[in-house]
Amino acid sequence: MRVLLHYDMDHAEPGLDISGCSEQDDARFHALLPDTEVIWHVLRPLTGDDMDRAPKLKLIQKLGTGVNTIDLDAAAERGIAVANMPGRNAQAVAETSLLLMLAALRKLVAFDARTRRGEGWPAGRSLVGGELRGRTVGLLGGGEIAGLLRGMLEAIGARVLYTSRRPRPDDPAWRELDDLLRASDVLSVHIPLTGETHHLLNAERLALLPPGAVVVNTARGAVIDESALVAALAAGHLGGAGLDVFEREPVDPANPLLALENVVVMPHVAWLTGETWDRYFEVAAENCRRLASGRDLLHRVV
Ligand SMILES: O=C(O)C(=O)CO
Repeated sequence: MRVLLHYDMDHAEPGLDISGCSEQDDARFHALLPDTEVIWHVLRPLTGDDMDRAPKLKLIQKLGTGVNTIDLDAAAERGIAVANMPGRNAQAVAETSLLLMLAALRKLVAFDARTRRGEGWPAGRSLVGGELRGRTVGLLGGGEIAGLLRGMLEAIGARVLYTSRRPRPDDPAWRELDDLLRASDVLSVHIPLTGETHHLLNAERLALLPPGAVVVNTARGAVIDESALVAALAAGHLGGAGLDVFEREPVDPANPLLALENVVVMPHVAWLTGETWDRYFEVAAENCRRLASGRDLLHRVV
């Protein structure tokens, strides 16, 4: 079975003929498509035009959870199956969310820069960090990543509240979105990007956060209106942000968020651990075996 691993990486699995292809190398991608039966997809948008170049394509396997970068209607129209693998990167993403919270609260970017400039301790209270213990952390989302993160945060001594699409009035930690925002010293985003969640955190909602609040996003950039986020950070209403995702990726070096010292950034790699790759390949290879033998796919979405 001919598999195109759409990532700059070599990988071998018994019975599979796997070609790695950088997401930046469209010429190689297009040259490989005519013989490709399965695409192992990471994040570069996959369009109906790409699918038309791949007449043998039977399965688009997302390595990860979010399928917003795949044209699902185009796949359905062409009879191409799409599957994802929810939860396989949840531990890595939850740990990265904690990392970004701590990095923003402890002003890591500013201290890193000071250290490299050979500067000593900052004067007075000009640059003072905050602790997670005792702070209220609001989780936007009630799925597996939010659940893992909640355990980590409670172990540190933070108070954790969350909101989810389905109300859970029996859970004392559950809040309506606006109430969650009003209570959150730190807000962390863990929901998919859909028509409903696009710019869910707009200027009005960001204004509900308490002054000095920190916003963390390891989900999808466009859940937050990025210009409203820049304005809230620049105006000093927000104390900082930790961002692994952006409205446009790869992030534009001119993006104003990158110029702010109270913002810590990563290039959509919250998922990127060796353990995650092992779990990804396990599911992806299993789905190829299922496809070959005509069995039901794991986590089929189309
Ligand atoms: O799981 C996801 O959706 C990711 O963003 C990482 O691939």
